[in-house]
Amino acid sequence: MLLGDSGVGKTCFLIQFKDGAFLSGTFIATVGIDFRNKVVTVDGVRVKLQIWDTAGQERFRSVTHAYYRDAQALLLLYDITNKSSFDNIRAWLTEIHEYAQRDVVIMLLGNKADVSSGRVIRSEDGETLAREYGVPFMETSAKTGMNVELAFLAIAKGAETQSRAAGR
Ligand SMILES: Nc1nc2c(ncn2[C@@H]2O[C@H](COP(=O)(O)OP(=O)(O)OP(=O)(O)O)[C@@H](O)[C@H]2O)c(=O)[nH]1
Repeated sequence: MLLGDSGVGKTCFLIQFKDGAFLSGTFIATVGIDFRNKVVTVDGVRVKLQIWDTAGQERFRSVTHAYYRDAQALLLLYDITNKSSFDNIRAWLTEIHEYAQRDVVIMLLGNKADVSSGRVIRSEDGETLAREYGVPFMETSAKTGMNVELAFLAIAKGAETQSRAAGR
């Protein structure tokens, strides 16, 4: 499941992974929730990922909260050019701890890493925050595709290991 403030690039991130394309231009905010499937190979095993793209806007929160419980893995995104999206990560993690399964696999992603002039969050800041919460971290770009597949494969692998450990 993809989480994070509105406009951080969750839908673009998913489209880049699924179709290898970038939606530039007009920003169409997600309404409620949407999902797409993609089959990937993790350690030689074919795995169907069902990826849920959530609306970042506050007014859809009650809809999206209902889906947290069934998620095995969460990609939590902020935008490296938007300070409030980074500052809100703590609040997102609080919501995750409230609504998601206790053993859910989480990864923090600093998206829009292709933008160099507009950067306001340093890579080290992302790393420090991720370390504080004990979650893996990467910078990504839904525009260039940088680390998009890597992030999905890493979290799929993490979720697979977790579910095996839990005997599911
Ligand atoms: N330069 C750059 N722009 C991006 C990137 N990812 C997304 N964008 C732009 O950011 C805007 C928002 O992207 P979306 O993917 O729609 O954002 P979202 O997080 O799904 O937003 P909500 O659906 O409202 O939660 C769009 O105008 C995208 O073109 C990126 O990696 N780099």
